Amino acid sequence: MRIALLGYGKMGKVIEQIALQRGHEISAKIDISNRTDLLSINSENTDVVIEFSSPESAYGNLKFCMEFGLPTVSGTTGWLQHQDEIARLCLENEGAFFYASNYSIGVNLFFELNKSLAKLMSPYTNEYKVSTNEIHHTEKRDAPSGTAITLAQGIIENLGNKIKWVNNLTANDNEVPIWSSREGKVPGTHEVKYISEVDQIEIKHIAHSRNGFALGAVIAAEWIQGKTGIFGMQDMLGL
Ligand SMILES: NC(=O)C1=CN([C@@H]2O[C@H](COP(=O)(O)OP(=O)(O)OC[C@H]3O[C@@H](n4cnc5c(N)ncnc54)[C@H](OP(=O)(O)O)[C@@H]3O)[C@@H](O)[C@H]2O)C=CC1
Ligand SMILES: O=C(O)C1=N[C@H](C(=O)O)C[C@H](O)C1
Repeated sequence: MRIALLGYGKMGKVIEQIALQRGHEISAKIDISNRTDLLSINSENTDVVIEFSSPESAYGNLKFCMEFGLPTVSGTTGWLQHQDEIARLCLENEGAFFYASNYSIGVNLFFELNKSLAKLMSPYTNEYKVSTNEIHHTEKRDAPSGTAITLAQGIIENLGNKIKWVNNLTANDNEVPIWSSREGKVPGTHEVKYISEVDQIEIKHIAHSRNGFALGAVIAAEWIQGKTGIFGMQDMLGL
């Protein structure tokens, strides 16, 4: 498979290694320094685009990919205010778009665990207060993390007494607090806690490296071949 990497930073470089190990070719590596080379990517030279750039650049990159019908896997966070428009362009052009706030299999199992736990805790919202926290490396540009937002959405949909999340602010009773911190080179740690006066329940996912995210993105790129539509990890993993 010929893969164009859109964004060649920390994730782009790990994805390249894993893609090569799995027998794929890299047809382009586009970063901020050569971003106009994006215009040279087309379906003659590329089977799939993997996009891990920046919150500010993702929308422009994805709009280009959708308008030119390039099957695309994106993991960039912090751009989802434009998600509906990208989905519309994808469907209009009969393209393929795969998005996940987190490509690691472990985190996607953790998402399911989080939803089940929230459902289980729903009769006990007077006793237990929910909170979430995420820790990432100091180069991360967005907060809260996309993964933390997905966890908060899972809580909102299943706990029953929450309507939105707030970041690094004391939460009202109908809000899920997400506490974000940036430390050293941490690849990504996420935790959900339910605290009562008498005890505490915690679930936690710790990424040991970026390899799990990158492998998931390459597998998604393989999986999307020949498909049209909008997909996520639940489709691919059958969750
Ligand atoms: N879904 C998932 O599983 C994961 C998602 N992520 C997300 O992926 C994104 C990238 O993460 P990461 O690789 O760590 O970040 P990096 O900053 O290391 O890499 C992003 C790269 O994209 C480049 N870039 C910026 N604008 C453009 C553009 N217009 N075209 C092409 N490249 C561009 C940046 O250049 P410059 O630095 O010069 O601006 C940078 O080199 C983030 O949003 C992060 O949250 C990360 C890990 C896992
Ligand atoms: O920026 C990162 O590094 C990460 N970003 C994603 C997010 O915002 O959730 C996924 C992972 O936690 C690493």
